[in-house]
Amino acid sequence: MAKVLVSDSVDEAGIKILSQVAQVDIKTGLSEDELTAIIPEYDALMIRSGTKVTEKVIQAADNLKIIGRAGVGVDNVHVASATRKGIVVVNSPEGNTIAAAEHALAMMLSLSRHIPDANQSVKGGKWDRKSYIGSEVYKKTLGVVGLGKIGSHVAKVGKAMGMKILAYDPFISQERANQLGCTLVDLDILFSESDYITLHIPKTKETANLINAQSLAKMKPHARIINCARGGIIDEDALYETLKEGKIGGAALDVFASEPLGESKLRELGNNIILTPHLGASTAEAQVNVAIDVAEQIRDVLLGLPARSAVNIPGLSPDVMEKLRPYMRLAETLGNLVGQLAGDRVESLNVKLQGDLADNSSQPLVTASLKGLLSKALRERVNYVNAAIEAKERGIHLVETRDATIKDYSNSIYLEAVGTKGTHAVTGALLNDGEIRITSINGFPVNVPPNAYMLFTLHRDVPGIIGKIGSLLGNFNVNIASMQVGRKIVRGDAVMVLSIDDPLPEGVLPEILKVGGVTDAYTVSL
Ligand SMILES: NC(=O)C1=CN([C@@H]2O[C@H](COP(=O)(O)OP(=O)(O)OC[C@H]3O[C@@H](n4cnc5c(N)ncnc54)[C@H](O)[C@@H]3O)[C@@H](O)[C@H]2O)C=CC1
Ligand SMILES: O=C(O)CCC(=O)C(=O)O
Repeated sequence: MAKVLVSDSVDEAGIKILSQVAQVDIKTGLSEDELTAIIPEYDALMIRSGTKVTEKVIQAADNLKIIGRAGVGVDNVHVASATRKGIVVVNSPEGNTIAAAEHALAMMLSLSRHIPDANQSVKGGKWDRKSYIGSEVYKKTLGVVGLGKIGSHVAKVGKAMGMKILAYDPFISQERANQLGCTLVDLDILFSESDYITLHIPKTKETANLINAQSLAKMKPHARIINCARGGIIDEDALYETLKEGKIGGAALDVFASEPLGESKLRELGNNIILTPHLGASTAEAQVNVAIDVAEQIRDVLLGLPARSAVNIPGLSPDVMEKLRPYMRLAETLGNLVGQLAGDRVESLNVKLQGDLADNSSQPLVTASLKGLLSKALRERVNYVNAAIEAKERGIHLVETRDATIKDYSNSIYLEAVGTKGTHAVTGALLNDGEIRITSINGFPVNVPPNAYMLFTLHRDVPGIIGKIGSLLGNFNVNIASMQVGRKIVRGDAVMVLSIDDPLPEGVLPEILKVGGVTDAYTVSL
């Protein structure tokens, strides 16, 4: 039975799903060394933001197939190492959207009405109404940085509260911004014209320290900034100085450059800052959503099914997956075949998707072709997650072409590879019953199913040659299961494809090459 490690606290609803297919161990609060020591036992790991899945942990994770992040941000997972090791990383892109958006809105209203301080004051025995005069958000300007799932919800609610919404997101269309009633502006305008600024972007190289001394200096003296996205997007030292000097109105932070927040000058500030301990996703509803979402994906991957929200392989809708599944086998088989024909050090692979396969949803077939091509060298180390990266690292130049016109078969895949044995090309298609057919070899038409052991010869189509090869194989006790010749013109160049029952014994190939008229011969195992 598969084993799943749950190393952060996740909702019971997720544990129930995992328990249907695996032994589930819950071990929270592990150090990096403790996690590294036990991870080789596990097939899957489920985490929230607490566990840091470092390169060291992934190096040791020899049986791990999937890491499930019950939440959005995967910045606590070394995704590049996971990809290289062929481990799928999944998240729950929508399960906590509303929770995080509502937390940002709660922060905005808390800042505008001094709720945390007023609460503390009353609990401290006071009845001070003068110190807590607030300001309304109605008719104020809200600047939303990042108009994705969370930013869009914040914008919609802000709009409903009568706010003017400015937004900055270079990857969002004007049409989407119009739908949400937002005005797309550049960052400088957003900084200088907003009364409230709320961040809803991932932390990337581009967004690290986006809010720094220079950007803070552009803000209105009463501007309030909210970060419920990721620590490190705001330069905390610059924010501290700006707030201490009263240059902006306030800040509310749920996330920090280093978590848990340790010694920090931010804690010393007064009522112009609100700090929460990364609570954006902490609602009962969001925790059930993300736990179910991720547990279902872990279950599916352990059962050999695709994950719907993988961050390191393209996610596919069930419909598309249903259509592609048989063709994935075809692409992989052809990749394996052309790789063996082309020999070692393959330097290029041309993948041509034909007929209905020519649309963009067929992209996974390119990955499957690469997986097949590399499978001889890498065996089980190559999978759909790391095939592209492994190919790139080997310097294999990948060319993808698409041709929607229907050839002999309604949907077919053509692969051409160049390696130490020259340029070779194969085409394949599926029969109505889903059986794979190799339909051409180096441009010669054939119609053969793939077989565990195969022999291919390139030869001149002259009388007697087939008999000679047949007798030679007989002399070496090789049993032929099927044989077919493909040729373009009578007595011209031809290809012979033989399916044989056992691997070709050592020494047979050189003998075949000695037969008059044979120009090349290859043995392949699929
Ligand atoms: N505090 C918490 O507990 C939670 C925090 N989050 C964080 O909130 C953030 C947003 O999450 P979602 O809205 O679900 O993500 P999303 O992917 O739907 O939206 C992110 C948006 O940021 C935009 N973006 C990317 N780079 C940008 C840049 N350089 N400048 C401006 N815009 C840029 C993207 O185009 C996208 O529209 C993430 O960092 C996520 O990790 C999410 C859930 C809970
Ligand atoms: O798991 C959590 O509580 C944090 C959620 C979060 O930050 C995210 O989903 O990106």
